[in-house]
Amino acid sequence: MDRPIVILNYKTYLESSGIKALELAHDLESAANESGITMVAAPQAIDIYRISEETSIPIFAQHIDPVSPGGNTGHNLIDPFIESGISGSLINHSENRMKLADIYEAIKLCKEHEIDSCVCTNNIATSKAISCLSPEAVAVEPPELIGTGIPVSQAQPEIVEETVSQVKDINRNIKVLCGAGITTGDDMKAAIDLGADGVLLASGIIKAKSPKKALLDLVSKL
Ligand SMILES: O=C(CO)COP(=O)(O)O
Repeated sequence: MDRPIVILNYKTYLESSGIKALELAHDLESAANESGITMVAAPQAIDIYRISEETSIPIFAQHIDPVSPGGNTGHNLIDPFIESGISGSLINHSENRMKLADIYEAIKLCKEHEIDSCVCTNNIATSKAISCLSPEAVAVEPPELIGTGIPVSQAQPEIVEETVSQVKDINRNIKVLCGAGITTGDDMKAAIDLGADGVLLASGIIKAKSPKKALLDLVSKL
């Protein structure tokens, strides 16, 4: 099996914005180097270019819009994101839900630009549905656990296990991540033991006193 993957969603916390976004990227880079685990940053759009200039970690956008160049005021066009250095994008995060047709278009744009698409889902049924669109990865995150510190992999293991099984039944090449409340090495180990390919997480690392220590703890039981 491939090595597990960690995606850190910066969201819009002040602790992960601006200059702190860059500091967090350096923490990800050194934790990745020390542990040998791939760690991806998903910062706000405005912070992508600087992180890409000053580190060598993989960077995902938090969201892209299914729009073509032209008149789309306020939208996230994929092309400048690519130019800024992303190698993938989250799509349909539960804090920024999209229509099914738009998810389809966003995945298609990622494929055309040869970057990874990681579509967030809220349960087993939507994970199955999204798998039919063949994204690179599905990340199942029960919304009620997001930001609570209650880890999905330990509190609702059946969601992770069943999502893995049903998504892989449809297309075994799709990576399955899980997220919501993931913080510690035990949380991540539980996710991997349930068959997940990795985790998508935010507050447990971003709000930690030492994000780098928290990242190393996260991958310490693998
Ligand atoms: O929404 C999430 C990651 O995309 C999960 O957030 P928390 O790790 O803060 O629960």
